[in-house]
Amino acid sequence: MSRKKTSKSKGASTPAASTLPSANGPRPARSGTARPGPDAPPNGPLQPGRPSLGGGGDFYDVAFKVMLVGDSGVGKTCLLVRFKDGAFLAGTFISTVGIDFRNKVLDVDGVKVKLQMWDTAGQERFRSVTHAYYRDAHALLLLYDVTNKASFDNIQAWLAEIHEYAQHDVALMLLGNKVDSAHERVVKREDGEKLAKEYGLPFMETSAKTGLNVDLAFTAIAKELKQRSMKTPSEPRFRLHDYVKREGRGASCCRP
Ligand SMILES: Nc1nc2c(ncn2[C@@H]2O[C@H](COP(=O)(O)OP(=O)(O)OP(=O)(O)O)[C@@H](O)[C@H]2O)c(=O)[nH]1
Ligand SMILES: [Mg+2]
Repeated sequence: MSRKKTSKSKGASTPAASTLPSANGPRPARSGTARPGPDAPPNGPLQPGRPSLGGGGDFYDVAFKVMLVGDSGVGKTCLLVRFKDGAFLAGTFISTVGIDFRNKVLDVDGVKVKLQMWDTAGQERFRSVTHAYYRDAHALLLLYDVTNKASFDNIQAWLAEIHEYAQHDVALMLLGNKVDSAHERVVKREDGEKLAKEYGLPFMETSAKTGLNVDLAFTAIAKELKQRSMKTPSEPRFRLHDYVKREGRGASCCRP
């Protein structure tokens, strides 16, 4: 198996930094927002084993695109920063503009799996930009905020959008974020579980603030995608649902 190099993640220092659709991809409806940066990822399927654009960085064996979606303010950018850099973006909320991305290479059972993670803007006005990216995503993390009922109620609308724009076999996981905010919680864990069950989705509660289940969410997706692309007949089937159920921790374990 050949080892490929991954490009460095782009502009990860500020959540406001945005990477807009690349020259290879469809143009957004709004003029003046599309300006591919030099490190912008190609808006086409990442082929397992294909070298990414740009120089430097780690080697990888297979690469996948993972997209984070959900209402504005649910914590998509914070979740990504927590996973990528192990830090929490506290303070002023800076809404993502257009689409941003970060890369991380994980070791999954001895295989280097590169996740190219796309952080979408939850705001309605950027929807046409993000629609263009769905079709190339191998996995989607769909977030709501347990302290915001509207973000939970909107999950069905997000699922309808995913159904319309994403690949039919996209790996999908539902995440209820901000469980560290126990006093402000308005969406019960059971409600999240019920909704996930209704749609047949793996589900976990997370906290970008404490890090609860954040690594697990991305690792589970990486395992699922790796298994799908490299499964050998002798290998037992990886079960995403069972894995997150078994490995996921409850909110009470990790309060700051
Ligand atoms: N307590 C708590 N606050 C969080 C958590 N995750 C994010 N936040 C806060 O919620 C706000 C929104 O977070 P973002 O990650 O920027 O939200 P987003 O989903 O990326 O929003 P858009 O870019 O507009 O789509 C910020 O003020 C964060 O500090 C969390 O797990 N716990
Ligand atoms: Mg954001």
